[in-house]
Amino acid sequence: MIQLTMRAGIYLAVAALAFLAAGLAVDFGFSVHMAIVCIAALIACWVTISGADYGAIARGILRTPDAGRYDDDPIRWGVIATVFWGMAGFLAGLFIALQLAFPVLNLGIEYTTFGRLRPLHTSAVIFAFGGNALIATSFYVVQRTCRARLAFPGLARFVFWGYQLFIVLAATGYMLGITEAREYAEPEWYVDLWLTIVWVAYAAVFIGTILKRSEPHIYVANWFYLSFIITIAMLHIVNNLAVPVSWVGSKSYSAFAGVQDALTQWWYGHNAVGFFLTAGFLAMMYYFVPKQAERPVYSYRLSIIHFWSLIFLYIWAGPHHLLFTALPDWAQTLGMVFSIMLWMPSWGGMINGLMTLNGAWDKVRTDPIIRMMVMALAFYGMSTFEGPMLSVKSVNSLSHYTDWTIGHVHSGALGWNGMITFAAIYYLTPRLWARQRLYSLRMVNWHFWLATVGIVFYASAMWVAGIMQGLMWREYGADGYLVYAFSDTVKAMHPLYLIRAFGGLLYLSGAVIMTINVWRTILGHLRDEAPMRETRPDPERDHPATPFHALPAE
Ligand code: HEM
Ligand code: HEM
Ligand SMILES: [Cu+2]
Repeated sequence: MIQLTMRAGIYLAVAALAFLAAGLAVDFGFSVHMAIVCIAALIACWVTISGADYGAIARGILRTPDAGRYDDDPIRWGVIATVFWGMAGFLAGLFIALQLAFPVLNLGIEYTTFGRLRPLHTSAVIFAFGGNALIATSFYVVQRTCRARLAFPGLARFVFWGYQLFIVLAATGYMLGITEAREYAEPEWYVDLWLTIVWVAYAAVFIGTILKRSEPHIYVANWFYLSFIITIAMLHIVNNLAVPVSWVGSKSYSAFAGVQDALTQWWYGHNAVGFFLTAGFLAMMYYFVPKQAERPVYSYRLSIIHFWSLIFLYIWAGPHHLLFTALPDWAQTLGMVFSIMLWMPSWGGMINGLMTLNGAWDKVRTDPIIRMMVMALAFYGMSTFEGPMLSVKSVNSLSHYTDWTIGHVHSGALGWNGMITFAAIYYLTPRLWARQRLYSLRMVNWHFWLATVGIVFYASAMWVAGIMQGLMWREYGADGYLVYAFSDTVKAMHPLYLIRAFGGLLYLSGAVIMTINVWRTILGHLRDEAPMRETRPDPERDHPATPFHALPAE
């Protein structure tokens, strides 16, 4: 009781402080943000003192069966949040893709310009969609592989809600024009501080669960999750070292300047790819692929070797984002060399995932979830081949600043991160809500094809656009002058931007189908559908009654 009163008191104090800060704010954006914080703290205070068991109410609404052996509530919320933010992020992606094709869609309002919506898209897909998927699956996997309930259950709930507050502050901030202008780390100093608190809590829950494990061995997926959590903490803190201009204003200045600042930013940016979009998602692969395929990991030894080589090499490759800049030449070459070496551990991971299907390859035909996993690994392999290639200086001199980079990003993001996440969501939903199976497997198959075809449109349009753009920029006439003006390249890319937007629309449609499927599964519905054709033995097809050679000749 005393503890509850204390907690409510802390929330109330935070609300009062935020209210005060909103009043004293030196800029409009900061006051909006403090109002949001104030409301969030008041809600938390109300939830604490009302005494109602909101967990039970949520379980009632979501028709969740009784609590099982593991603490799964934050994971269920995480699955729903992943689907929700995925939809928001893809929609934002489609919208900015259309803005590039039709600039009138900037709508003439500052809040909806491309410059503000672009970071909204990147943060929504990477941190909201990807981040919720990582947090939810890590809590699921660590409990199962350690055979222990989550350590610090209260803190786990704080991680979930605190992270959603971070997302809301980041997203609204971008639209209000609050930005540090550091790519993939745009939120300002106070939002960064908040994320640091949430992340430390996350590390405590995860590491605490590993410490209280009843299984002596620490499964390799947990190694990947742990490296993701620790490295992101380090990257986030260093990259965001800054001095606020005012304690009641949003603006701050970075602790770094000039080329040191650039290098810090891309040390962060590149390793956000390496540890957020790669190591964390490899952890998902190492748990869900063997589970879904019902096969052990192909090579446990390979998983250890590629883990250590991956984390050792990734951290040095950041300068490949700064080729042909003021960065010293030796540092650029270092980045290039480490990027090329990075190809090997990357493919080690891909091979380990794919070969896990040895002896179960027939499932690619019968199980659309396995199909998604295979496609995810194929795109992981493709983008980690393309990446080292783009790091070679001679290739980068053509590709840099062009849409080729955008194509590379999205074959990794849509193909690898998206597909493996969808597969994990399809694996988790029936299990977390104790349903017999997914609402519909055929809808998973539709999702698979819409997403795959969407990626193909997206990536191929960007390859063509990027190479064309690069070649047009460097085209000199006989007189020694550039042949094309920048606007010529913009005009030339219009049709390719339409194709990219169409690919995005297909990808989004697939996600809409997933949302319906997940929702109906949660409600406990089962779609009345014929089994996937391939799963039903077809005597006519598999063993024709009349062999072809016995058919009468024409
Ligand atoms: C419906 C699907 C999507 C569409 C239509 C889409 C569209 C776009 C567009 C138009 C841009 C700006 C490109 C430019 O400035 O020229 C962009 C940037 C970006 N998107 Fe997406 N996107 C989608 C999904 C995703 C997903 C799922 C992820 C990550 C998991 C992602 C990550 C990124 C990143 C990291 C950038 C910045 C790239 C850079 O600066 O090089 N996108 N996206
Ligand atoms: C061995 C692995 C990889 C290497 C060596 C690599 C290398 C590169 C290079 C050279 C660039 C272009 C830099 C420039 O010209 O501006 C780039 C951009 C990028 N890559 Fe990769 N890549 C790899 C894997 C991946 C994967 C798997 C993903 C996504 C899941 C990814 C996401 C990105 C993003 C988001 C950017 C754009 C950064 C920006 O300018 O905003 N990369 N990568
Ligand atoms: Cu990089």
